[in-house]
Amino acid sequence: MTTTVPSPRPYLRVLPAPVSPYYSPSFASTSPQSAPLHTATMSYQQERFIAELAVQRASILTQKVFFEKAKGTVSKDDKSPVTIGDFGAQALIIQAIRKNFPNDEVVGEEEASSLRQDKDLSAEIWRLVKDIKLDDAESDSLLGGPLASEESMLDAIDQGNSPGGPKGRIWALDPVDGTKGFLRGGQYAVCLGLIVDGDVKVGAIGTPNLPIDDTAPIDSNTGAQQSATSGNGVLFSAVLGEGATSRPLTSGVLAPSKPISMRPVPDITQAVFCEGVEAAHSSQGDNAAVAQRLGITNASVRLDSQAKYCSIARGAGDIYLRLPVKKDYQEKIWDHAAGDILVREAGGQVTDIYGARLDFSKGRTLAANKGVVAAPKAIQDEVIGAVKAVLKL
Ligand SMILES: Nc1ncnc2c1ncn2[C@@H]1O[C@H](COP(=O)(O)O)[C@@H](O)[C@H]1OP(=O)(O)O
Ligand SMILES: [Mg+2]
Repeated sequence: MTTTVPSPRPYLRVLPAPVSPYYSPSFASTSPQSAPLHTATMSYQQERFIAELAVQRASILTQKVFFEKAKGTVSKDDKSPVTIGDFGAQALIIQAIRKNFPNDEVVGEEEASSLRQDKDLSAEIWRLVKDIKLDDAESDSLLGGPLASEESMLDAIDQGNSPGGPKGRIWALDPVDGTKGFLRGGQYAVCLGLIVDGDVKVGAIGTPNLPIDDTAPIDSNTGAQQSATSGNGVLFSAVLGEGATSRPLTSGVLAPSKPISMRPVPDITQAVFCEGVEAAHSSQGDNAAVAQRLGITNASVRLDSQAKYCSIARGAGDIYLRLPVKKDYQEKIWDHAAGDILVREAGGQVTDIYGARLDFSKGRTLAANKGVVAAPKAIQDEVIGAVKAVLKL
């Protein structure tokens, strides 16, 4: 990692432990304005820290909505908890970005125009958002403290309207990725990635329903047994060239982190592959045909959201297949930016079905790519070979 960071560094306040690869007690300081770190070094430590803290704070909101309103929802009103979680988390995260990096742009999944028409819903979201804070006052104030008003919440949501593109600093934000999993009571993720001049540099993902233990086996029911007190939930992050980590999600100061990496796959027939639960989002038939071609006999692990990227990055699975269902669907950058850097920093490769790297410079979508294939570097070519054979590319 980069060691040329000037002191003081206000950002890296975590529970004391020597395990974080980028934690240093010398970083402790007082004001976030005192060291514009991202101009002093290109190591993106400040961005990583703020992203982690912002995702952690937003995850407090999504967990509240999950346990109070969403889990197992089957009524016609299914959209409402998702809407509340989405808008609320987007407002909180954009506020944190604006506070710390006021010149950066955000490509967020949500926009507030419909919310401005629905005063009752807006008021309901504001009632929730105004009380969400990290229970460490210093960490919370680093993110800007509470939003000032319902109007400032709506303004924050609207600031997710960047068109994206090849130049500048652009955050890709999916406040609740995997909304179907969120409603089903399964996996969902709060995802934030920083793209600089078209290249992902930083990623942070909160997965409130994944087990903390990186070595815990996953299956398609992982997350279904969550309760408000079961204490699960993981915060993943990565910086280009500096590795990937996981740590437990907390409600205050960041917990100590551990490095994570993909596991070696000496025998591809023993690999575990992940895919989405929703058949409309990736072709489960084609995914299965690729697995069969590779000689994989294990059943797929179906998980909603970028929890798939997280799971393979920590070695709880090996391959993520997202083969297209609709030829003309363009994947959204917020569905992949954070996961892409996490897997690559954990020793993996993330490509489209042709084996090309995902191109985050094309605007709000991955217009130059089709589908996603992620695997440890050593086996990626073999997996892509099978994908091309199955899809007759
Ligand atoms: N036809 C499609 N192909 C691939 N992904 C899709 C498709 N339709 C929607 N999605 C996106 O898949 C993401 C969830 O992925 P997963 O199934 O892996 O959990 C959602 O963000 C969703 O976007 P949206 O929220 O706009 O519907
Ligand atoms: Mg999404």
